[in-house]
Amino acid sequence: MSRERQAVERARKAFLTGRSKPLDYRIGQLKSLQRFVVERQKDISDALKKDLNKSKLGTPLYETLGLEGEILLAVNKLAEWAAPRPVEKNLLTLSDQVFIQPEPLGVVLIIGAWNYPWAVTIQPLIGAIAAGNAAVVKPSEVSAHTSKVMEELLPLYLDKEMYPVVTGGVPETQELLKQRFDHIFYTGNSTVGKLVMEAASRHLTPVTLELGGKSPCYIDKDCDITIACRRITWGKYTNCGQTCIAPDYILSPTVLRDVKPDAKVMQEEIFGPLLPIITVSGVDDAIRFINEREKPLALYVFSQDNKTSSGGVLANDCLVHFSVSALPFGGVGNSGMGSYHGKFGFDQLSHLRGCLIKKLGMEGVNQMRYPPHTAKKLDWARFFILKQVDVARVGRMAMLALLAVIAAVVLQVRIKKNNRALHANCVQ
Ligand SMILES: NC(=O)c1ccc[n+]([C@@H]2O[C@H](COP(=O)([O-])OP(=O)(O)OC[C@H]3O[C@@H](n4cnc5c(N)ncnc54)[C@H](O)[C@@H]3O)[C@@H](O)[C@H]2O)c1
Ligand SMILES: CC(C)=CCC/C(C)=C/CC/C(C)=C/C=O
Repeated sequence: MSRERQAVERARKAFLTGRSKPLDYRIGQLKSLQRFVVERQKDISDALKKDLNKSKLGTPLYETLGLEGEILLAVNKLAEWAAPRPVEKNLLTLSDQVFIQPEPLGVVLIIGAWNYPWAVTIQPLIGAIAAGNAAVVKPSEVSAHTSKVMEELLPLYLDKEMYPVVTGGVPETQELLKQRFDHIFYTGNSTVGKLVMEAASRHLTPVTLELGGKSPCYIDKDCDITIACRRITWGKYTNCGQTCIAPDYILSPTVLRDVKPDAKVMQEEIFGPLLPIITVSGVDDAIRFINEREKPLALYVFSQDNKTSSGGVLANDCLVHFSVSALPFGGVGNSGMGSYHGKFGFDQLSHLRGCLIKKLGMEGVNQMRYPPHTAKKLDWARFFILKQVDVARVGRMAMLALLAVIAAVVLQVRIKKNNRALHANCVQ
């Protein structure tokens, strides 16, 4: 049996013991992960120096501070996230319990990329642990030293049966992808993303794909150009331009250099320190240009005009939306599917189970669905199903009383009808 298969089977066995479900266990594991990040900061930054020449201070700033924040948030909010979520009731369920119960999915596969190897591999793991899953962690082989630190040190802190680290390259990842998972969380390029989704489809496994793309940056003529240039330069050249959400090209009424829209540099994600500038005639032209292309992971707008700002874009800055745990982070179309960070990561890796716990009473109301079906019953069904009631405003007790009256009326109608039938039979 392959090493990869063994790891998945071990994780499945651990999950099936049920020990990852209690919140105390999840919080304990999250706190151990926090301890790992703090105590092993030197191992982490030494490995990143060797892998990607990242600086000693850049490592906490761009990779591990965000992880610490996400762990802290998950520890503090877990009870709230994992609790049953009551939902609005309709007339038919007024006296029942109706709620959403987040449940663990099972065994999650996390495939990380090399460019921010801690942020993009451990952050999904935080969501997986918080949601009560087991997880097989597959760091990128490109950042080999980091991968080794994860393989050697994470098991000293985490439940190693529940969260095994599997290292290796393409053959090892492909062997992992042959196994059955309950969710696959992949970060990397779109071409491999398609292979991951294809492999997942064989087991009908849901996927989160955190991909890349060409994130446009629109600079309006009336923006503060000094600040815009400083922030865009930071966003573009951080990590040598190898950031999934780096501004990829600029659409600028201020002409610096013309780049033809069909130039090679405008066809694929650049992922390096090149920043083409495209001249457009205004915001409408910029929107048309962006919409003609694949959907990007991020959109940057530098403008005083807040009409150009909307959800899912970052106005007047670059990259920093990644650090806001309250925002879902993820792509759309060619830049990916699914999202995470904070509660979104918890929800992404949970099964949001719809629960309806019915009372045995109020059987009168149910007469309308039992055969024989009549026009009168259909009228009642229309009323119960289509009537919109603001239960909070009317008051729960008043609604229950109303429901009881309606149930009695429906029941009465049925009794009268039965009596009539009985009478007719007797007369015959
Ligand atoms: N959306 C995000 O959060 C995010 C974050 C980081 C990077 N990215 C994107 O990722 C890309 C850069 O990463 P990359 O793809 O070079 O990373 P990579 O080369 O590290 O590959 C990612 C993972 O895919 C696996 N893999 C590679 N080829 C495979 C194959 N043929 N079959 C199965 N598995 C395979 C690798 O083992 C690795 O674990 C960029 O497009 C960037 O924008 C996105
Ligand atoms: C330092 C602050 C405020 C934010 C960090 C922004 C940043 C560099 C995000 C990188 C996000 C990321 C993992 C991208 C993947 O390629």
